[in-house]
Amino acid sequence: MKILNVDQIRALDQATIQNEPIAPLNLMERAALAFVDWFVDHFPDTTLTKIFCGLGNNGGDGLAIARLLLERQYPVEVHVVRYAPRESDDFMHNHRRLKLVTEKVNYIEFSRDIPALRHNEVVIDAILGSGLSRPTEGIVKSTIEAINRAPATVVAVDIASGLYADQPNAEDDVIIEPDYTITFQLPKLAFVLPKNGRYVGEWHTVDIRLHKRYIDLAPTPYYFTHPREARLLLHKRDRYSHKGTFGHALLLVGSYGKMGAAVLSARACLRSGVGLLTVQIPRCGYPVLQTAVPEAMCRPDGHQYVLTGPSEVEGPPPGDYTTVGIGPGIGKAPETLAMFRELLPTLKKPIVVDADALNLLSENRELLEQVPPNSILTPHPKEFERLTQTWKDDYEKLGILRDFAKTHQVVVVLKGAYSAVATPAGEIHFNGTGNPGLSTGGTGDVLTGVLTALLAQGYDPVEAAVLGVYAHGLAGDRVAEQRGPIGMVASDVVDALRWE
Ligand SMILES: NC(=O)C1=CN([C@@H]2O[C@H](COP(=O)(O)OP(=O)(O)OC[C@H]3O[C@@H](n4cnc5c(N)ncnc54)[C@H](OP(=O)(O)O)[C@@H]3O)[C@@H](O)[C@H]2O)[C@@H](O)CC1
Ligand SMILES: Nc1ncnc2c1ncn2[C@@H]1O[C@H](COP(=O)(O)OP(=O)(O)O)[C@@H](O)[C@H]1O
Ligand SMILES: [K+]
Repeated sequence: MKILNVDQIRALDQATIQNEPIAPLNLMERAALAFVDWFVDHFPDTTLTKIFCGLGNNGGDGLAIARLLLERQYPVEVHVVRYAPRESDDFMHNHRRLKLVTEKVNYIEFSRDIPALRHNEVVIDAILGSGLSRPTEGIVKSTIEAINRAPATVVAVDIASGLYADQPNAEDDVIIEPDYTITFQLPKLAFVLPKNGRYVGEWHTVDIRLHKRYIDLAPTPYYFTHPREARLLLHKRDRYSHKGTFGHALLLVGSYGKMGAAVLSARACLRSGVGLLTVQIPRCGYPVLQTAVPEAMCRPDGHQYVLTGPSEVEGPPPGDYTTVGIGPGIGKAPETLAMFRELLPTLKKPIVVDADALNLLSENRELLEQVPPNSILTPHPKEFERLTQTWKDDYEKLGILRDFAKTHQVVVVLKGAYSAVATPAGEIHFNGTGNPGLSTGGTGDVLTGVLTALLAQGYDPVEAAVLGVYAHGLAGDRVAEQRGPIGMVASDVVDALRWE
């Protein structure tokens, strides 16, 4: 699903009005209805609902929502924040319509006009929407501060008032901190950026049937992976397939004290459908691997504690495997660096590079040129910063991410909440699965195994990354549902992987 910028959203609005055709007021009604459908599913009709409206179209939505909720017998109070002399046309139309249903509209001009808010009430924030053009101030700011101080549940219409949809806010901007954001049609870029977590809450899109052709044609580098889109990426298995059909992967993982990383990535790789798996680990890990992961073949390294390359058992060179995954638990020993240096030029097909292999790249930048094109790199933000540079805000980080993927012709999975998959073409696909339960050691090693398995099965690297990150997060969501997020461990995530 695409993420569009504010100018595109405005143009999409116009395209819908002209091409459907539909009157602007009716489009607003449709938006309000879509919001109300969500609202009545989540809050009973006994909920005291206080709707705060601005004077633009977001406020117009708020007035229409108020009327629709009153028709559904909700106890509703309407508070209009009167910060400017002029209202939008559709605000005025809806103001007139609302007045036919209720006489009780409160106008907030001074702080003393702001109503008290209690914990069992719901606030609907329709003060400012995507038309935000400057920081909030005056009575708008005071009202937002009062709402944020209150214990009430807050639901933002389209976007929290004061939050820019596609550009950074200043540190001291005053912005609504909602529990939920119900947004129209498509998510906004602001929703998937770490700095904005408290200004978004749980967000949902509601379909208001905006012009599909405009959306299809609109150019954007930003996408959000819809579950339906992720499922479409999954390859079906042929009735006459055999283990050779699904590739033979080589994982170069583990070191003394970090053999768990090897076990986790190997188990995840097997649970993600690889045909055959060979794991090269330092010699000390041999009994561990053979016992913990009997399905994998083992290549004990010549070195007791770290990976150095030559193996004690016969086997093809790494370049002969369908793909290679390298990094989890390998450390940064000079012998391991030497191995990495020798290995890279021998690899021609895309590989997966994670953890200490990424740190070796950061410390030996010349090696970046040797990484096979279309390989998948999976840094967390700290590793990405080491690979590139620091950033002043999340938007600058996205620019650095796109440039890096384009310049080096690699796929980069920047991990964390809403992991971002950057492609060699300069697009970014944000992922919505996963939860804070995944913030525990080893879950990244699991992802390496997942992605290695998908490459081995012949997935296109971008599709492998988008699908793998989605499935990994979904596995985490299944675990969180069953046992709660706090006690989750990485092995649980492996066991919860499902491919269907
Ligand atoms: N997308 C869609 O398809 C659909 C969108 N819909 C709805 O429309 C909403 C967008 O509406 P909108 O453009 O009228 O913007 P909105 O934010 O309500 O107000 C802008 C006004 O506020 C002013 N203003 C700006 N910043 C300010 C500040 N800090 N403090 C005070 N004032 C400030 C600004 O002033 P100006 O910049 O012109 O000087 C202007 O006058 C969108 O979020 C959604 O809810 C649906 O109804 C239908 C389908
Ligand atoms: N709050 C979160 N929401 C969603 N996913 C998360 C969150 N925190 C961590 N993750 C995921 O968990 C994994 C952690 O990887 P990483 O930091 O490399 O851990 P490790 O090195 O311990 O294996 C990544 O896939 C990341 O996207
Ligand atoms: K709003």
